[in-house]
Amino acid sequence: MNVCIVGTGYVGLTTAAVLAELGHQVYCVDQNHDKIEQLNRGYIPIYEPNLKEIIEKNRDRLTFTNGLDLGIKHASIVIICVGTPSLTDGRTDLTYIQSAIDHLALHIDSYKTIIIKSTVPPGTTEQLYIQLLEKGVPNHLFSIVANPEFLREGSAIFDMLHADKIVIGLRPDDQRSLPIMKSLYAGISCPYVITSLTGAEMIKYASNAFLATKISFINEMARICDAVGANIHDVAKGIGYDPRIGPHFLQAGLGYGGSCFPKDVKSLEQVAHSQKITPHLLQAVQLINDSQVNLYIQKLQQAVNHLSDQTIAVLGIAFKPNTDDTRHSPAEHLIRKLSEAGCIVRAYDPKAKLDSSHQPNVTQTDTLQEAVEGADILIIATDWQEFQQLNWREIKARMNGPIVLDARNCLRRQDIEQWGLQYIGVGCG
Ligand SMILES: NC(=O)C1=CN([C@@H]2O[C@H](COP(=O)(O)OP(=O)(O)OC[C@H]3O[C@@H](n4cnc5c(N)ncnc54)[C@H](O)[C@@H]3O)[C@@H](O)[C@H]2O)C=CC1
Ligand SMILES: O=C(O)[C@H]1O[C@H](OP(=O)(O)OP(=O)(O)OC[C@H]2O[C@@H](n3ccc(=O)[nH]c3=O)[C@H](O)[C@@H]2O)[C@H](O)[C@@H](O)[C@@H]1O
Repeated sequence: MNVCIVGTGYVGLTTAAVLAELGHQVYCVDQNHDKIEQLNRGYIPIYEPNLKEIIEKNRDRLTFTNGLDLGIKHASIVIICVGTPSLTDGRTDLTYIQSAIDHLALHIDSYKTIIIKSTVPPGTTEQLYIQLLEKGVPNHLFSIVANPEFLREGSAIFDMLHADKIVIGLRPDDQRSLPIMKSLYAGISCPYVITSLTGAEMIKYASNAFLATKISFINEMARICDAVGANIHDVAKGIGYDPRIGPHFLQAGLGYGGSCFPKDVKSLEQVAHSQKITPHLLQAVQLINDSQVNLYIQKLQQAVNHLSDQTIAVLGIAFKPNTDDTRHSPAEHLIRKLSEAGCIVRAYDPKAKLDSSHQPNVTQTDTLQEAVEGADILIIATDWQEFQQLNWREIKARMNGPIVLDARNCLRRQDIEQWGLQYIGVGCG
């Protein structure tokens, strides 16, 4: 099949690579000229494991262009993957997606399946349907489908090829696109959830809200564990064996970040308010998450006399491991807070770049050793695998002080303490 993908970010590029791998011819359109120029030179503008390899392998099935007209001319399927960031009041900024639909309307002259893969508040896909009609596109020339994406950054290719479900939301009077969607995803073996447009939109929001809730839940339990002397690892393990709870997403730490959980939980909260519903749980989830960084700052203040005198090595800048993405990164938030407290911060990350331009006393080092050299305190802010396999004897020899703050609860206390270092985690008994 010939497919046009609008927006070549984390989701658009991954979708393009996977669909090309499944044998489709894919036209990738982005309004960003630099990005398209880089992609045409063979440079992948983001770090995502295996993405470069799959794109290179399927290069003859992929076209990168700024011209939507070229993509639309060749493709009968259009997948919208543009950003849907937060507005300052927490609602979703729909201007990118509305602009993409406006452009699309100018070029539709034969039947197209228009797939909304961007995450949007319930009701948006129906609004986009109306927008197309108002722009003069007759409804026999298109079907609109809500098909949210559930991939995780850092394992995006795997997640898409091994999806646990494919959600398809359709308008009640238009089922024409269902067989087309099934052909598009024929190479992926998983259950389908067929629902309404708002049903699909709500599944995406509810999924992210539930996962964020699990994280805030375990972070609250970790605080209580700290107070009563219990170990949160044992608690997570113990409750995780219950299949009604499950073992995943129970890792206590700095809290959730990234381009989606913070914005989607906030957006769902706003949707609830607009319907005169008070979303007590969503508010609590955010309140806990927003106070996680301060909790760790307080732990440091309790451990040293004057935090402002400290030189601190922060390992991790990305919002999670295996990505270069720093959008709403708790690690970056922590670095900012340490800088405001007057500390000297040396940050290191294997892939992510820190925007330290407005932060006094903050530098990013090229190597982990440079960050650690002479540091009074070492903080693990992102749980990259390489930080979980450090040679603590060597680290101790390089450091000036004894404190290791495990802000992702990903280290083994005894590995640290056996070298005379002082371990601080959260909920560690
Ligand atoms: N990043 C993730 O892990 C996931 C993201 N999502 C959702 O997918 C959507 C996209 O997210 P990302 O890929 O992270 O965004 P991104 O910011 O990485 O990429 C968006 C791309 O769209 C382009 N764009 C914006 N307006 C355009 C237009 N009118 N025409 C052509 N290109 C345009 C931008 O230049 C940019 O390259 C969002 O709604 C997000 O919530 C859903 C699941 C996972
Ligand atoms: O809508 C989206 O964009 C995506 O959001 C998340 O994916 P992602 O943000 O890439 O990363 P996650 O692995 O979910 O981690 C999100 C944040 O939660 C934190 N986290 C995760 C798990 C955990 O147990 N504890 C914890 O603090 C991570 O460190 C990270 O900051 C969802 O997992 C995806 O299903 C969804 O498609």
